[in-house]
Amino acid sequence: MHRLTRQIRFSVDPFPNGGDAEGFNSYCSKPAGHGFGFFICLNVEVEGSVQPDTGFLINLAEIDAKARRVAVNIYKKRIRQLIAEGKNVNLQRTCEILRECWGGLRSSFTPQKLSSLEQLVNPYKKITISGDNMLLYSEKFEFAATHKLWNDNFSEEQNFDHFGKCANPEGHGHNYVVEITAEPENWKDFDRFDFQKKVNELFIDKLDHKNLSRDLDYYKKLNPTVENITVHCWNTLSDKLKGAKLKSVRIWENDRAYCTYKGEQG
Ligand SMILES: Nc1nc2c(c(=O)[nH]1)N=C([C@H](O)[C@H](O)COP(=O)(O)OP(=O)(O)OP(=O)(O)O)CN2
Repeated sequence: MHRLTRQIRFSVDPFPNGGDAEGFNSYCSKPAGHGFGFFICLNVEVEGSVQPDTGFLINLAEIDAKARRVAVNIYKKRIRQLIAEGKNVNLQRTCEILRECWGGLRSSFTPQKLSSLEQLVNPYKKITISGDNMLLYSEKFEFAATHKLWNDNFSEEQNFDHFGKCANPEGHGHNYVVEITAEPENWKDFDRFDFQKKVNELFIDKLDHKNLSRDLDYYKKLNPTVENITVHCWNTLSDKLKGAKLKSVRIWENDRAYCTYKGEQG
């Protein structure tokens, strides 16, 4: 089973007077919009088997066309309606729009299957809807820290064999990016500022600008690898989010390496 994702990018002008500016660049945004409007990035994930004759699960152009046909119209209609009524496009309403897109697209990809739709609310937060109609909220945070990878039970030579330059005595630093994904019990009352406060106070602030190997008891007998930091984050937050269930923690050590943890059952 493969999963293939296409990101569709489009803009919605909240006020339709002047017509929709379509443009010719779907890499940037199509419709292009007149200037500074609602810019929507929707990740459309389809699962299925790869056909031996083409090497395609499904042609990306087909995902793109089908998703645009349904989603662009729904976003246009719903955003304009909300603006006309003087209402914010808040998270709950964004979920409703996403649900409508999900309903409109769900049966469009047979014999393949639409497996998730992910809307970037901005580059650092997103809402995801998947097979079981589950809606998840994800937000990114960051911290900077130094660490050294070392095992006291190894000789110096063994340490350098295992950890290479990461065993350097003075340590080295990373700007870590942490993505927390949770399932709110109720989107209307989901307190995302409490969510942010908890993640910052309980986890980010404890690690930010620290030497993880030296300053944190948690790592006295444990290497601060990205794997262990991800579990540390999960264990710290798993029962602490108000009105939301923690679903996944993903930590990037740099833009080429990240680790995802979804608890022991995940
Ligand atoms: N499984 C893991 N392997 C490594 C981890 C880790 O947390 N888990 N961490 C490191 C080091 O922290 C290191 O800084 C990152 O290693 P690496 O990507 O190899 O280093 P660079 O970014 O400098 O990449 P180069 O290819 O060496 O330029 C190592 N392994």
